[in-house]
Amino acid sequence: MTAELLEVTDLHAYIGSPKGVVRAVDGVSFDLRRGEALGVVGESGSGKSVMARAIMGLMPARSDRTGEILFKGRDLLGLSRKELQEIWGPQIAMVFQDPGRSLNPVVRIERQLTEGMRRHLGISRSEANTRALDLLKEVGVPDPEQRLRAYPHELSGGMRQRVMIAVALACEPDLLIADEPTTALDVTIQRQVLDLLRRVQTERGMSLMLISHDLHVVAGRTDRTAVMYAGRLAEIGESHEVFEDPRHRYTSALLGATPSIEHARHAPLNVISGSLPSPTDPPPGCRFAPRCAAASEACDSAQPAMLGVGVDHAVACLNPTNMREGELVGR
Ligand SMILES: Nc1ncnc2c1ncn2[C@@H]1O[C@H](COP(=O)(O)OP(=O)(O)OP(=O)(O)O)[C@@H](O)[C@H]1O
Repeated sequence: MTAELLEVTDLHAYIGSPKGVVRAVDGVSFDLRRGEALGVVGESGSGKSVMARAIMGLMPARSDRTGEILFKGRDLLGLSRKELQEIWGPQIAMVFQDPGRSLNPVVRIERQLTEGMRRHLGISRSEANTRALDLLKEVGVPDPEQRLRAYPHELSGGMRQRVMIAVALACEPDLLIADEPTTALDVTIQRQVLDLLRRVQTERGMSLMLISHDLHVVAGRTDRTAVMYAGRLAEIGESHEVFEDPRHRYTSALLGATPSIEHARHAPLNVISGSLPSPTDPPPGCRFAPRCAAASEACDSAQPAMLGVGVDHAVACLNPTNMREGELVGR
């Protein structure tokens, strides 16, 4: 068994739109190890959600994916919808931003929790009901017996999001993808739900991909962090390193710019000047160059390859910050 659960290589995910082809994900490579939490951060429009959906196989109409998405050594890009349906739930599950859209409003919580278990795990109704109760306890839903009989609208937003996480965990996935799972919640509840995700991830030894625009949120709750900019990876490394020693100027800018739920009283901070390049017509060189104070002519002509800086830390920049002696080797 390899350490990698998911190996994404040169992933492109393009979407047709009236304005042209949106290059939402444009050549992204990374891996996600078994039992590891990987954060994916970047400002709105950087391609985080499309990347998650491309991995799941949930792309919109008029879209195209190329590259390789190896999950346990099997390329997800080659699978039919029927084959994917066997993977969704027991292998890969996803928690979306808005539980209002993911939970069925006219079905009681109990059935939403047990349906997948009965289908994928082949267990009896009474066993599934017992497990449903345990799951609600695991995700911290009070009065779980009562909540099982409730409809989604009878729960608060935070409780609905906990139920969504319980539904995602029901079939014991190896990988949970959580896409901005707390955006609609108030700040205290957001922190609780994010802490819950990290707790169940470590307790279950599951892999987690936690997507957020908030680098502060992700860095404290994941092992590694990938920073996306305009459809490409800008930086990836151990979370504490990316957070404490960012080597891409976009990562530093993001750290300074994001009003974080971790210190909401100090927000807003600096704003990154400029805006994302056009996703239908990105610049030929480094996509961050038009907003980068250190950009040179070379940055405008060539897309920078990933350069290893330190252990398990890489940056897509011709001129990373804080370069140390020896890091120039291999350039
Ligand atoms: N269905 C779609 N049709 C056309 N373009 C789309 C579609 N979905 C996403 N895009 C475009 O793809 C690019 C990446 O979007 P994506 O939603 O992945 O960004 P994101 O980083 O997840 O941002 P956010 O945090 O706002 O969700 C954007 O330019 C977006 O407008």
